[in-house]
Amino acid sequence: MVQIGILTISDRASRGVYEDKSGPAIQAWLERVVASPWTPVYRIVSDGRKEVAESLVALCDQDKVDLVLTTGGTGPAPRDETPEAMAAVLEKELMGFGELMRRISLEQTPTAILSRQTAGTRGRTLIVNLPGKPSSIDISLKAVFPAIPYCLDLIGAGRIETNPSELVAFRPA
Ligand SMILES: Nc1ncnc2c1ncn2[C@@H]1O[C@H](COP(=O)(O)OP(=O)(O)OP(=O)(O)O)[C@@H](O)[C@H]1O
Ligand SMILES: Nc1nc2c(c(=O)[nH]1)N[C@H]1C(S)=C(S)[C@@H](COP(=O)(O)O)O[C@H]1N2
Repeated sequence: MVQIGILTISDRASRGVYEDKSGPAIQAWLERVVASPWTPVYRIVSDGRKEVAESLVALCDQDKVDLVLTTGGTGPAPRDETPEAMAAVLEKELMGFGELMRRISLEQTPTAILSRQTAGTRGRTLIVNLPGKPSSIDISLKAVFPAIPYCLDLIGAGRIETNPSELVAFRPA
């Protein structure tokens, strides 16, 4: 069965200072949109290159999930090191994901350009970064998810079908 990793990256949510709203928002979004069987693998980690890289490697190489959606740590603050962790673990970067999410997010907030979010592959896993704000989850996933099932096909990951009344996935003929 397809496994989807949901990785929340936040100093305060990982310490319990506030409740993680972004990880559950990703899970709820997927429950609405993904029609084929899948199981979530949820993890929460503090910011920091080493911690985030270790969590990503564990999800890809041990859990062998098909897709990882991260949230948080993509900005310019000193502790925001999700892109540095991505650079350490990715085999192929897919720059279009970050470009599209920033462009669409500009319709919501001018600070969208502060996110260094990206995506890429490690083995048969696709990793996609989302910003930390719970309100960024829907707009970001709506933008890039139509290309995700075909990307998973291309890398030899599991097959995902979407619920067409919610989102139409594009697979070129
Ligand atoms: N996982 C989350 N759950 C709920 N709210 C969040 C989450 N991540 C971020 N936020 C909210 O969005 C704001 C900005 O997010 P950002 O990732 O920049 O936080 P931060 O200042 O790096 O702090 P932290 O890493 O402790 O979450 C936070 O102050 C918080 O209100
Ligand atoms: N759609 C969307 N994108 C967004 C935001 C948002 O609220 N909505 N916040 C921006 C802000 S304020 C920052 S600092 C960066 C990085 O956020 P992160 O460090 O939580 O990943 O994402 C940006 N992208």
